[in-house]
Amino acid sequence: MRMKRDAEGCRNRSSSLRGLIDRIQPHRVRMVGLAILSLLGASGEIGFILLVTSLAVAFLGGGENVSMVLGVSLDSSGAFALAGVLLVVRTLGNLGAVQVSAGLVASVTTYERDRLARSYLMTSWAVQQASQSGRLQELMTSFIKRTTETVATVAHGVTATISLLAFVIAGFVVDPLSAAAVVGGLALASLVLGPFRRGLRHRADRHAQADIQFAKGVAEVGGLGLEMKVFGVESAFIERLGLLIRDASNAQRRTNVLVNGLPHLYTSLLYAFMLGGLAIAFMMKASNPLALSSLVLLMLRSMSYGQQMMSSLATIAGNLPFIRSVDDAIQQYVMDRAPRGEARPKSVAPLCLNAIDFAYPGGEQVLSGVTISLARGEILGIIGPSGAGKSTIVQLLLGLRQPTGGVLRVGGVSMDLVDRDWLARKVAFVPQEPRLLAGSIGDNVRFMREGITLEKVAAACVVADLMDLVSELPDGLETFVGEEGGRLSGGQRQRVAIARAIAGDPEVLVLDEPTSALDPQSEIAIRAALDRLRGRMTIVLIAHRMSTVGICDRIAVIENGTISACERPGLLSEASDFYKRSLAASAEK
Ligand SMILES: Nc1ncnc2c1ncn2[C@@H]1O[C@H](COP(=O)(O)OP(=O)(O)OP(=O)(O)O)[C@@H](O)[C@H]1O
Repeated sequence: MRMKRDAEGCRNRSSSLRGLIDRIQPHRVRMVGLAILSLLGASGEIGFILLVTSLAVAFLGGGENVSMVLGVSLDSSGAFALAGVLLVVRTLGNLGAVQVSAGLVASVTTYERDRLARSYLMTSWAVQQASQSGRLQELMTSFIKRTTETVATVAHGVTATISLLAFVIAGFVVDPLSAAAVVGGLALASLVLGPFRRGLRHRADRHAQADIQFAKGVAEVGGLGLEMKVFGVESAFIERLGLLIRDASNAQRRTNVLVNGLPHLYTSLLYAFMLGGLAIAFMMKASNPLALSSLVLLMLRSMSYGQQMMSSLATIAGNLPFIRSVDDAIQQYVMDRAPRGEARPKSVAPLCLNAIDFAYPGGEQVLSGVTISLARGEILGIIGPSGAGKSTIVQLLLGLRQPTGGVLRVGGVSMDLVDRDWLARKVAFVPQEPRLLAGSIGDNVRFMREGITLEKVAAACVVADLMDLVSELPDGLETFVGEEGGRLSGGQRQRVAIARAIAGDPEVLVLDEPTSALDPQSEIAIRAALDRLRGRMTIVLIAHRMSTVGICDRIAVIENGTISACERPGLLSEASDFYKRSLAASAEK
């Protein structure tokens, strides 16, 4: 079991590392620039430290000339001038590196967000619907922030490593033996801390999972605000969310202890090694004070770069699981792309479902052998008990899901070959619970589509019986109607959704229970609106209310996933018990 978990961990780690490398590769030039600037900054700093140490030793000895390592000597004013120049080189090198690293982070953030948004929007409806709410937001915000933070950390790590190397090389030049001892110490310290780094990776995995669970919990609370209040269960939700909050915070604390603690442990170990090295130098009675003091300063500084390097490694290890989650999500979205097709039939009609079977992934068969055909301009009603499969048929008609058996033909062409952009212009939809943009009625009727002119918006509003409302609004069509149309009533939102559907002048209009949540007056208004469209569009109307389907040319009854009857309204009572019972029930109301 443990071996299996380790093997899994190894695979995950290598895939997240691959993900990190893939993100850095396009920025190779920037990385090289960063390395050069870091080297410049480190060289300036090394020269400065050596010069200042030599100046101090020269002053203590009362000499005019400043002798440096490798037998180079300068007069004191030359040494001061050179120290000033080296300081400027160090500052410019380091500031340049900061500039490059900031540019790198900004372009990685833009690219990552773009990639995730694009892959999510292009994935199939089945994947979008199945993805838990809150996950996309969490991936887009905090997970991508961590991804770019990791790339930035790699950039800092590069700076620290190059600087460390430069300092170690300078140490070798000053005193090879002592420098070798310090390098050995660096390697040993890193070895000793190996198990802590592995522990960190496990904790980071747990942290990423806890964050996703927390985001899902938050999304649930956000969506159930009204129900929570009405049922008075806020405390239960507070408790449930509290558990997720504490779980995420604990996972964060455990990860942070190691991310922030490892560099300190590393530095303390190095100090201990250095102390040992000094003790050895004492015992061996080292006699060159300039070399010894230069070396101590160089090594102290290289330790601070070593600590930065270790800190970068810890942050990278802590963030790799977040990168893997982003990559897993993108892979899932890309693997299940919405089908595109290229065929553009002459028209959508005839729209034929031929022996259609359908089962949701991992579920039982929902539709069996559904055969039905729609002629141009026809109004077809679909009725049936709850759970019979009506909305599933709608999703198939809109090309959002693919049948598991049979063929759905659009204008004689199989749906999987049809160009979806063409289909989206030809087939419009009014959902059961329409969602609106934060904008005006005009914005919602246009719905980001090109070619929907003001005249088309106004004409659609007339058909959808919205003009009375629009005339009362202070800015007419351009009045802001709140987040998700929150300033409109349910019936008004429904009519905006109808206007949105017909503004593009589609050939087919599909409505999924557009009147189920409306009062009788609004229902009459919507029925009248649909009647006005008779002959102009082919309409598929799913309804629970028998009065709504009264305008249909034919009504199909679906029961247990099969069509049990399909007739003109006047003849349907003979053919369908369900219809007869439903008519009787609506007459009693
Ligand atoms: N996303 C899904 N994943 C799995 N099963 C689903 C999914 N959506 C619907 N189902 C199942 O498919 C069956 C048909 O559902 P569908 O929504 O098509 O029924 P419906 O006739 O529109 O019902 P209603 O009138 O209550 O809206 C139901 O048994 C339902 O549980």
